[in-house]
This record gives sequence, C-alpha cells and structure tokens, in this order.
Amino acid sequence: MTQLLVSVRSAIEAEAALSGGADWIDIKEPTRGSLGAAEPHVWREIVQTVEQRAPVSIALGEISDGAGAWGPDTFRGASMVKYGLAKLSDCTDWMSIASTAYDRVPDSCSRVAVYYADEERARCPPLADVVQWSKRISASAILIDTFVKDGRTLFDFLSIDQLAAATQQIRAIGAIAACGGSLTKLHFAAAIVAGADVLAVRGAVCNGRRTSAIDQQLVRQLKATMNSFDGESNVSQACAT
Ligand SMILES: O=C[C@H](O)COP(=O)(O)O
Repeated sequence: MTQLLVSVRSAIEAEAALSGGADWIDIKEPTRGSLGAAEPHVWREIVQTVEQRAPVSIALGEISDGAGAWGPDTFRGASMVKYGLAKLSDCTDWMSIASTAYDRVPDSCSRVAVYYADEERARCPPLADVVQWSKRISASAILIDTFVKDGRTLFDFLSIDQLAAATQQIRAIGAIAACGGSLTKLHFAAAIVAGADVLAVRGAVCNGRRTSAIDQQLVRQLKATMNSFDGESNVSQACAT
C-alpha cells in the first residue's frame, strides 16, 4: 500500500499532517530549497510532537553546501535522513564526498539517497549512479524529487514509463521508492501505477504557496485520494481518464 509523506517545518504543521492521516513526517525548511534543513531545535520539537506516531525523516540540505554543526544527539528520534546531491555532477569523486557526509550521521538513522529528476538544473548525478552509490551507504530508500520548485512537477521531467523504470531499479536493490516533485492529487494515480511506494508532498497540502502553512483538510483529502487508488483497477481507471 502506498504511503503518504508530508514535509513539515514546525510542530504545529506536524500535528496537522498527522491529524490529516500522513504516514510519514519529513522535517524540512521550504525557504531553504528542495531539501532545506530546518534548525536542530525544530527537529527536536517535531520529534517530541510526533511521539513515535509516525516515522520522522530529516532533510539535511545539499552536500555541496557543507554540513551543519550537528552532534550525534541532534538526530535523536529521527528514523531517516536525506541529503541532496545537487551541484555534484561535475565532481568525479562525488561518491566518496557524499558517503563521507552521511558518515557524520548516527547509524540509528537510516539513509535516504536522493535523485533530482530535473537533473540538468540540479547538476546532480544520473539515477543509475545514484542507485549504484546508494548501496554503498546502505540506503533504505531512494527519493526521486525535483530540485527547483517553480511549479514544474516530476512528470514534466519523467514520463510514467521512465518513472516506472526508475522505481524498478530502486526496488531491484531492495530500497523503497519514494516520489515527490510538486505532486498533486492529479499525479497520484500515475505515480502509484509507476510503482511509487511513498508519495512525498508539501506544496499540495499547503494553504497557498509551498511556504504557507499545512492544512489538515488538504492532507486528509490527499490521503483519501491515495486510498481510492489502492485497488489496481482504480489506478488503471484513473490513468485512463
Ligand atoms: O520530500 C518531498 C518534498 O517535500 C515535496 O515537496 P513539494 O510537494 O512541494 O514538491
């Protein structure tokens, strides 16, 4: 069954996302980019609010921007962490650099590797290389997202078939395939049929822009849409319309 991940920037938003039915809480500061890192005190507040009702992932920003001043304790209560690989495509040694960045995170947090579908804009490594490298860091999931949040969606960069091939590559190494990138309920059927295990959203559940507050009702509606596509026949029907 596909799961819904909601990216939040505060404890209040985390509560709204959980009340709306989010399966995963992802901590991210949307004004700082696609994988913008929030402040560690925000991580702590959110982890305390979630109280293990859902797994919590933390976005750590782009590896190319350098690491924050995080101690091992900072990550307490987080299940997963993810770094972005933007601006590393020209760097021949990017796999070692990226692995070293993840080494600074305690082993208690599993690793999420991230591939940006708007690869040229992100100047990130290609998917096949990201999948290959993700084995080196024992990533439990690979997120396919967009780097530039300018209204273009994941499907402006990948067709359903390309996304299906990508999720297949990810699943072939035993990792979870998570998909984001300005997805709305209009994209859910396509993403599910393409094999996404997790759908990651923020903009679609905000009242207005991506930096506005999360609306519990919008989360609830999105979750209901996702559940309605749970049966395979519903998905095929939705894709045909
Ligand atoms: O982790 C996924 C992103 O937070 C998705 O955000 P977005 O729906 O605004 O593109």
